[in-house]
Amino acid sequence: MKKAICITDLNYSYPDGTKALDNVNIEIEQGEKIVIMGPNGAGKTTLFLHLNGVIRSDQDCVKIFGQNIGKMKTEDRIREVGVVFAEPDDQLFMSTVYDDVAFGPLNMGLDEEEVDRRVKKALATVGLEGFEEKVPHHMSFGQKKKAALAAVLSMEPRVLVLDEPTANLDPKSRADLIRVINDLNRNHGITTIIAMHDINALSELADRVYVLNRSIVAEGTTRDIFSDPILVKENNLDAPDIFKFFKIMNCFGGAHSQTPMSIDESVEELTKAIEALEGKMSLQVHENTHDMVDEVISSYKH
Ligand SMILES: Nc1ncnc2c1ncn2[C@@H]1O[C@H](COP(=O)(O)OP(=O)(O)OP(=O)(O)O)[C@@H](O)[C@H]1O
Repeated sequence: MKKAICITDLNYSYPDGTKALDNVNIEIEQGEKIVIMGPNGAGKTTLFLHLNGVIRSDQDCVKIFGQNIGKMKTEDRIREVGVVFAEPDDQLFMSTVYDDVAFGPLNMGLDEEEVDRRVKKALATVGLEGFEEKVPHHMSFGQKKKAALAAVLSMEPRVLVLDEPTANLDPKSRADLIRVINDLNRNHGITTIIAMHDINALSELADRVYVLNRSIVAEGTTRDIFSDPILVKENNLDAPDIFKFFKIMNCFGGAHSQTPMSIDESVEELTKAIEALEGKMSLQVHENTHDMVDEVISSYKH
């Protein structure tokens, strides 16, 4: 099977001489969820500008499903890859939300009925039904972010690229967005590539992580990446709080086979740890522990 994205020895310097990308190599399978992390100025946005054809490499370095992205016609490229940038004002330019979301499909030459179907579906996916006639620049930042995402989803791309999707969203909007991304990935087979600094969303959004700092300095699961404190420090990252908590537990002799990266994994580990102590310290895992934990978590869940 062809790779969804294949980036080979990609170099890029801006006209003022700033070297933004230095020999970058990335391979992504169809259906994978990839997160790209790295410090400010690491080259994440520059990399994404190569994926939406704004920057075109002379070489054959950036391929999507085997085709050189720089040589594809715009209408072919937007069918394959949709890029949502961090700043929605850069993407919304029409006088209504409907027109912004319809812009791509209309330019693909689709008939009005199909365009209308896609616009309604995309707005429903991001939770913006009823916003069709709103002026984009009169909406809140979070609403604009959702509209920018809808404008890309209406083109039904096979690869979705998102720059800082959770930044500046309230907790419910953030949870909704993570759900939307996971649904698109799991149920519609869309490959997702996300650049973000939101470490606590990683366990939900990443099968694999690339750490970019002009070049790729590491690649692996979230657990691989955060198990290397020097890598974390050198690249201005931080480990998720849960991961650090269990690392501290280790200092007190808490044995766990794999450091948990999520609430669900933590519940499993804590249950195992307390079961191991039962008898020794007259502790007991309550037989309803899992139900009680579920109740606590769902009482806060959006
Ligand atoms: N138009 C430009 N002209 C010159 N240099 C640029 C230009 N755009 C970006 N750069 C530089 O290229 C480097 C990479 O920037 P880029 O925006 O890709 O980083 P980033 O990883 O997206 O950063 P952040 O996390 O802060 O958004 C930085 O040193 C930046 O100053």
